[in-house]
Amino acid sequence: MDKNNFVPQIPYGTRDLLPREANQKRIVEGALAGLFSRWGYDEVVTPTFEYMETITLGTGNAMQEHVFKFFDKNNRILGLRPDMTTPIARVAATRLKERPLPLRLFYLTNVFRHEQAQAGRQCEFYQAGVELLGAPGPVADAEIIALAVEAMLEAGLTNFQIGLGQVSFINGLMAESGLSPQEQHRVKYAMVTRDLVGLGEIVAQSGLSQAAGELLKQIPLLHGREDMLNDAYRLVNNELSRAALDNLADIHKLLQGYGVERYVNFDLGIIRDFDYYTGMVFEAYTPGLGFPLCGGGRYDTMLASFGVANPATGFALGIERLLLAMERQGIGVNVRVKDVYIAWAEGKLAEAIRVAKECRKAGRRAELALASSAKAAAETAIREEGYEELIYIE
Ligand SMILES: N[C@@H](Cc1c[nH]c[nH+]1)C(=O)O
Repeated sequence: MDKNNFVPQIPYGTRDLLPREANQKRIVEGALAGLFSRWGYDEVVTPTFEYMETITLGTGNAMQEHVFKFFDKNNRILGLRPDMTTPIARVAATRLKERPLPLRLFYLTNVFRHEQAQAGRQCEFYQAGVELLGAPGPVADAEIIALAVEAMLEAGLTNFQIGLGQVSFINGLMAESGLSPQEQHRVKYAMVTRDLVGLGEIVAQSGLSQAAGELLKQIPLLHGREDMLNDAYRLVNNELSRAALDNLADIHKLLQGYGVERYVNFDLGIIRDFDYYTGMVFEAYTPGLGFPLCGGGRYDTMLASFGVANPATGFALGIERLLLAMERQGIGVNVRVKDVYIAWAEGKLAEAIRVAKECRKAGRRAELALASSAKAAAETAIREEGYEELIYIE
């Protein structure tokens, strides 16, 4: 191959973050880390890869085909983490087992999933998230949803809506319907992908009574404010679904206390793409972005799979999605300006180094020229590079 024509490529679904984007990411992440810490959450860092058994134990089978897998020297299968909830559950059930509950943990890190790549959906992406472990009930769930709202506001986004659902509502209806497990799986898949036509076909083929079929097809349409919960209550006859609606009403009351209820709508069609959810689930949407910016929910059985039965709830926010949404909505991130460029005449380098050192000590962002130059050339350079000030040593 002709060396001069070789253009090295990066793997499918990955991206380089160039200085501007990397800078924006760091600023937003810094703000989120500060927010999570003010809410009492501590940061954890876990390995980029885990044994495949660990990932499967946590995320269930649905995620399997999305995991990047490879082998270690002993031929054990490893996987790049597809999310942080599983590694955190592992840590909570092992090394943090003796800590008093609840545990509040946060993370800012990359995760990996095989996906059809597009703007805002890459195979490697960054998440900011929190997990609240060892806490059952609506008080913990409301804290998580309120914190998700605050996280988006903290980043500078104002135009977004959270859709709040409850997987037990759907599970109750499924149990009531008498569909086979395979059919239930297909119905859920159609709901995750919001495939209403597919859902209609499954229901038609299932042999369900007209009334039961209509009820299932209605689920994705059950969204709105509080009065929708009452409508949904009248539609269902089973305890599980009704308890799910009561749970949502309790969470909603608490969200009013946080003053964030205007950001939250109910959406009973949300079930999310992880199998581990057991209670409330939510997703945040913003104009100009075709997929959720943020998502989370309650997962009360995952920690038991790691040996310590504890309820848990949490969410993760996609950093690239957040930045993309902000860009599309014209919301700027105040990236650090270049303060001062220090140029010098022949023989003046030592003095220029001293001046640069003083500027940096004072917290200014100072770039030192690497060769002497005439003052006019230095003036052109600062205009092109966007520096606010030139210090010319002569
Ligand atoms: N891990 C989930 C978000 C979540 C955190 N905790 C509970 N759910 C995700 O990546 O979408």
